[in-house]
Amino acid sequence: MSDMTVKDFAAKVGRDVPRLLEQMKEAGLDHASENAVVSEEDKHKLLSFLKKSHGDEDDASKNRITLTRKTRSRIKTGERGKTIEVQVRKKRTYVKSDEEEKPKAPEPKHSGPRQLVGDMADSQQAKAEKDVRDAEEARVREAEQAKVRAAEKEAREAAVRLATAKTQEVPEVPVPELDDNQPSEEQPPAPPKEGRSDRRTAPPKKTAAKAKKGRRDDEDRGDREERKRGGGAKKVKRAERRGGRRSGGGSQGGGKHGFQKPTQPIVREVSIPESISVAELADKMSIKSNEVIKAMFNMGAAVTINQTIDQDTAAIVVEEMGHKAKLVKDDALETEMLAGISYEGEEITRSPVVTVMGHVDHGKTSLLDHIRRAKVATGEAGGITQHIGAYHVEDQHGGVTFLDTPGHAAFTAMRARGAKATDVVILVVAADDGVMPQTIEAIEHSKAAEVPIVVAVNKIDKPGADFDRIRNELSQHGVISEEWGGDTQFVHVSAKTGEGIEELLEAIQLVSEVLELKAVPEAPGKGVVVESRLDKGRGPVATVLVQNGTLKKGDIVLAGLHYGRVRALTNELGKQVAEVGPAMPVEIQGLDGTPDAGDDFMVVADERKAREVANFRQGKYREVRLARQQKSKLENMFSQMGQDEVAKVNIVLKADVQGSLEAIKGALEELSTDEVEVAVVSSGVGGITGTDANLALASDAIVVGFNVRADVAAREIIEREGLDLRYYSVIYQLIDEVKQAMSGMLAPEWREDIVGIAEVRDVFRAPKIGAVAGCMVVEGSVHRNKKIRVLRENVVIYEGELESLRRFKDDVQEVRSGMECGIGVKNYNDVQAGDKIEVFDQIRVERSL
Ligand SMILES: Nc1nc2c(ncn2[C@@H]2O[C@H](COP(=O)(O)OP(=O)(O)OP(=O)(O)O)[C@@H](O)[C@H]2O)c(=O)[nH]1
Repeated sequence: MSDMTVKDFAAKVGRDVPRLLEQMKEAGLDHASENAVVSEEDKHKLLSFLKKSHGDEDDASKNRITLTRKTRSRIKTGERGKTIEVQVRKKRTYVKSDEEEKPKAPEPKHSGPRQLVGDMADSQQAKAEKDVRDAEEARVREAEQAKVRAAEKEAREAAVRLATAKTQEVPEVPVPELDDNQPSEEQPPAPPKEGRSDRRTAPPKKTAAKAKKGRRDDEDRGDREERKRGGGAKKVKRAERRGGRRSGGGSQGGGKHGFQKPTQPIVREVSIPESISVAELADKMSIKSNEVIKAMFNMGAAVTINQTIDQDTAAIVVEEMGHKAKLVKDDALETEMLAGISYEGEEITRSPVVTVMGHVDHGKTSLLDHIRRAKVATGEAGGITQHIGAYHVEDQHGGVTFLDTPGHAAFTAMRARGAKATDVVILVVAADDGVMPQTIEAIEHSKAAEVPIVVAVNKIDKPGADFDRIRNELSQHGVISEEWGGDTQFVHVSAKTGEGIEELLEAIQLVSEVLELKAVPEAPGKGVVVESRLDKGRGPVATVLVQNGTLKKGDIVLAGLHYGRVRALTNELGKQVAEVGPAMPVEIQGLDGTPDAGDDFMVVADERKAREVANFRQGKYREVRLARQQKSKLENMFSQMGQDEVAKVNIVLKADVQGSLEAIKGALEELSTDEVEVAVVSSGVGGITGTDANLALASDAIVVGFNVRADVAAREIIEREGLDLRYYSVIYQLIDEVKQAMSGMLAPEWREDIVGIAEVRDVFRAPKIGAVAGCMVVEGSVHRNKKIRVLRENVVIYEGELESLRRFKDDVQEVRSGMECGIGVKNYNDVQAGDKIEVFDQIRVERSL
């Protein structure tokens, strides 16, 4: 080809001259005017520059043609004359193969971007390429028509389905955008409206515009698809349909239809604790919270995202959403942790653990002290023993461990926590005093705990002992001596002289042999907390009784609500030890708090788990206490009977005098029917003590005070543990209330509310007005017009009204806590210093079960 001017060249390639000159300049050519001559070489230089500037250096893509087509058509569905608009979009990239190219484009050096080739190549080449393009376009048109036909067919099918689903509306069918080489046939039916399974086959309510937007969103949705599948079978199907439609995209390529085969729904195993929040539940199923809220709403429950639902409800929701529910107990962690501890190994016989009980002043402390002095200190320098709540003595039979807190309080406190620390009870009865109320109480406690008794008849050094009387009295309470054909050993001892102590220890060994007490020393230590306190220098210190295994320094211990690593082990002689075996008491340091007496302790392997369990227990403690509060109410006790098959109602009864005690006890026990047994688990004369409260706690009993009141310790336990405490002053009212509750006839009740307590500090006598009690109001407030009772040693001695209430010289209506006042009791002059004046209200309470 001969050389031409810039002007000619511009005319040939269809560019204006200035633009061409500019491009030539950029290409490094120095043509300045339209008459400048352009050689073949210049043309090639310009061509390669332009190719470069279009980023087309890649040989593989230089023969690519991209075609974009969009066709719209309308088809009649034949159903009620409705029309459906079908839009087919198509973007196709054509790549020329070498075979095609060679004959038609013999000069590969001229191949380039399509438009440039057209511009720059000679007319022959341009013509060849045009042919190729035309041929390709014809093929594309043909393919498009085929697709339109397929789309129409599909739309018709959708319309038929629509008619089947009996819906009124025939919407426009959105046609998805087709990428690359994907044909448009096999349009799936429109997606169902979300959340409604009965509309699964119904066409969408979306408009075409919305549908387009939906398609754009599809990519984002793709990421969420997995989660959506988790949303139950319905959603899975929906998701799959969407996925199927969308997946016509490039993943499969090759011009084949890319319908993605539906995958199986992902069925998760969702572990559900005893209570779970909606948000947590959704999280566990890997779905959004509002999916759960929606599902629950459809099931008839309106919940909020933070609402806690119970395990059963959560399980239904999980099943409904197509997953598997796995119910997990809250204490699963604890159970799992405990299950991981092995207590297997070679068993050895362990020493018995003994508690000493008996009436006041019968010699419990003296006996314990004597044994300790005589035995513990043997061979120990100094022989000074520490009080740590328990001690161990060695004898020729293998030793005995004594719980060193005499009395019933410690025993019941432990039992209240379900701990069985004691193997044998020594019942101390003073030979010169015989069986007394607390002796009987001790028998009741031992029997309730099913612990065998050894009777120590004490003070035999004193004159006036009548052993037969003691045997006789005890036999009336079911403690029958071996000599009399029973199974209880009676040993005569003197805590003062030490007489009979050896025999007592032997008797204990005998009983323990029968019990066959065993332990595995090589197992990790476990046992019970005997007592604990906060030591100023050492922090929390707890005495524990190792019941099985061995407790070592450095062990991680879980004790009740607390845990920690054992920093030091101190025995009853104040000596640090490295480890302690079964049936041995020891003081431990290192816990993060003070566990309660009776709490269990155990050595665990994992400190983190121990902390988790301790934290869990602390949270649970509150719940349990609240639950118990409800359960132990008299009303609830009877109402629960049907459900829980509670056939027994336990009552701890305290009264002011023996006469009324017997009468009430008899009357209550007579209330028992075939279905319901009323059992007075403990009864006694005098105020309600901490021991009574603990016993009530241990035996799920109601505490009933007849003309007696609870002392501070008892009130503290009752309040803390949510026990039901009832005061009465009329026998028939007490009996009636229990009877009514039993028969379910709960008449309106008059309940007493104690509004204030004043302590009598001094009594003044005035000739005209009689006795005036100088008082300090210690609780609540004292009111002039309310009813009062006078209490002496927590026992009611008078009930009546106030004659006068004064502060200094003024008559007042009310005196508040912390203030002094003068009280005159109407018609009662026997008030003494130390008495308490209790002011109360009577309130009518409507009852409901
Ligand atoms: N003669 C004699 N006196 C004894 C004997 N045992 C205890 N006593 C005395 O009885 C009194 C009460 O003894 P404690 O050991 O304090 O009795 P307790 O049962 O522990 O009493 P509380 O702790 O109040 O429940 C003390 O003065 C003892 O000295 C004994 O065997 N013989």
